[in-house]
Amino acid sequence: MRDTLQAIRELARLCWTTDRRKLVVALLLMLAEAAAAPVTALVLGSLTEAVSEAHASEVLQLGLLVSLLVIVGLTGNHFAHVLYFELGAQAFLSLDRELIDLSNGSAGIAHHENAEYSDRITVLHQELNRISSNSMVALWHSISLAIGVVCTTALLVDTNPWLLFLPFAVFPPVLLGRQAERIISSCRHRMAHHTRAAQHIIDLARGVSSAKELRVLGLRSMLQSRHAESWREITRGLWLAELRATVLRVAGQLIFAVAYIAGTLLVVRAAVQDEASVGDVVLVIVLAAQVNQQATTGVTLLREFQRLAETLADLRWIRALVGQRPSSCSTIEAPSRLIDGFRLRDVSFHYEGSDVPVLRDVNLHLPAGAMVGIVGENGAGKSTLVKLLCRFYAPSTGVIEVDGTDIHRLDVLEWHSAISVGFQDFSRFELTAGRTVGVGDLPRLDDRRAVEEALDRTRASDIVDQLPDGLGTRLGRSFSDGTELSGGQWQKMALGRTMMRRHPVLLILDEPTSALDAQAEYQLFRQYAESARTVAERAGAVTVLVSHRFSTVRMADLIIVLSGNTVAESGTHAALIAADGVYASLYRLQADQYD
Ligand SMILES: Nc1ncnc2c1ncn2[C@@H]1O[C@H](COP(=O)(O)OP(=O)(O)OP(=O)(O)O)[C@@H](O)[C@H]1O
Repeated sequence: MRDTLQAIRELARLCWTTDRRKLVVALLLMLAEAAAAPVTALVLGSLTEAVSEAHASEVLQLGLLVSLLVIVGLTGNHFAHVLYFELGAQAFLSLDRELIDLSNGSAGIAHHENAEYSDRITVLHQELNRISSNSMVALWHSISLAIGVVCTTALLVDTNPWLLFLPFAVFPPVLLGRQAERIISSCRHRMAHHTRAAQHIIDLARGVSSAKELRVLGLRSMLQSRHAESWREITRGLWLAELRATVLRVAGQLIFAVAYIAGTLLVVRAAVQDEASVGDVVLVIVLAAQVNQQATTGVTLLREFQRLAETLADLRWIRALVGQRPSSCSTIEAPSRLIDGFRLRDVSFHYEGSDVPVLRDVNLHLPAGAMVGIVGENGAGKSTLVKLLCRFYAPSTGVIEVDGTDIHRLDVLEWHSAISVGFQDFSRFELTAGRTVGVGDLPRLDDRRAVEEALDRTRASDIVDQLPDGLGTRLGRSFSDGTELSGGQWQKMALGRTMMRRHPVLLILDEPTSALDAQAEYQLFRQYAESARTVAERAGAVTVLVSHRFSTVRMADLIIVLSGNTVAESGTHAALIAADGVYASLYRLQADQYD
């Protein structure tokens, strides 16, 4: 019960901070509407007596009063509904915003690989969309219900003090309803991974990127049967839970029905013995029906609040997992100019949930101003090393220092704005071409000259020249006026982004040119290297190139060869060839392919 009450308090606080004026007006309308129903019952009782005693003028007055109360009851709710619906949308928009913030506002990305996180965020996202209006409706109805219950109880007790047991008879259905909701909620959480699997299949089936493979591999019916399998699991689980919940709810309602019949018989008997009037009988029948209605509403509202409590509990769990807001972690500023560069000291790393080290005892010095190439077979740990340098993960042991300071002691937001990275799995921002590149340096998002220079440096200006509205052309398929680019063109736009920041201290290119041919990649990296050297002279920046193409990597000042989860060799191209080790043999192998 405590969690439900806490959820109601949180919801009320959310409404208050969102728009207190709307909250107060909606509340007043709701009060009028809530009071209208029991007062109507009272007036109906008097009206019945006036009719039976044939008091025409009283009948007329009471009839008008009943009409007025009915109008208030109907319209008050209607207007209040408009207000609290809007208030709900505003309030839950802020929670949606928090969800985006929690997913992407943290320094690290480890939570994205946590299965429980994925399950909970799936449920949370679905629930936030659903409860945005439902919870608000529940909040208002619970206020109206509370007023209604007080009025109804007072009228019942006034008619016959024994009838006090009727409002108490709502407890069994309410408590059993609560238990029923618990059963459904735990089932929903148990089914979350099936829901996610089904959603993944739908995404695959709808997605443009998978459309080609699905056709060639003939995977349509396999997807259909796997989707059906997931849904069968979900519906079987939910059906059983719903069945158990229904049994509990019906049991609660039956208990109340017994009390209802007993209450009615009590007044009928009193009327037969002339201890109560016909009006009293009508009043009690109407009130008992209202108590029944209130109990049903109470169970529904409680169910809604319980779902809200579950949702808010998921939100709290995710907040705790994702951790503190990065800005509050540290106040040490990231260096704007490097003197020594980066040093990795005994760095080992394994991903969460695995004991197998992806990197082991890595000791490296990436000197300020150097261009560093990283090579190694698939899965050697190149991208992982890049992610550690970006601070998306912390080393399991060891430290990474920049100019003698552990990078994890730096303000992470500053660190992220001091580096520039082209990722292997880059994003396709479906914005205008100019902004797709401009987001590489947000303060200069719409700086046309800066964008053009960045595109020049990545040899991507010709792509924009061919677009119907140049930099103003919207890219991508999500919009009807969007222009789609080829894989290589998207990559060049992503590379342009990495060229936007003026003075990064670390430039990383993690195979962002895989869609380009070897010659194009070489030319591009050469140009990139020239720009990088200019940046390096100004800021002592380190440039890291990750590539499987040795023709590209050989231009680096320092080449690091990763093998067997650690650094197998490092040195210049000439030194590594002379050493005749792993690098030399891989280099020869690739060179032979081009002969
Ligand atoms: N998020 C993750 N969770 C668990 N294991 C991971 C994760 N990312 C990578 N790995 C594992 O870590 C190892 C190194 O992966 P990494 O992506 O760093 O290799 P790589 O050298 O960049 O490979 P490639 O050349 O294929 O891009 C692999 O065995 C991979 O399965």
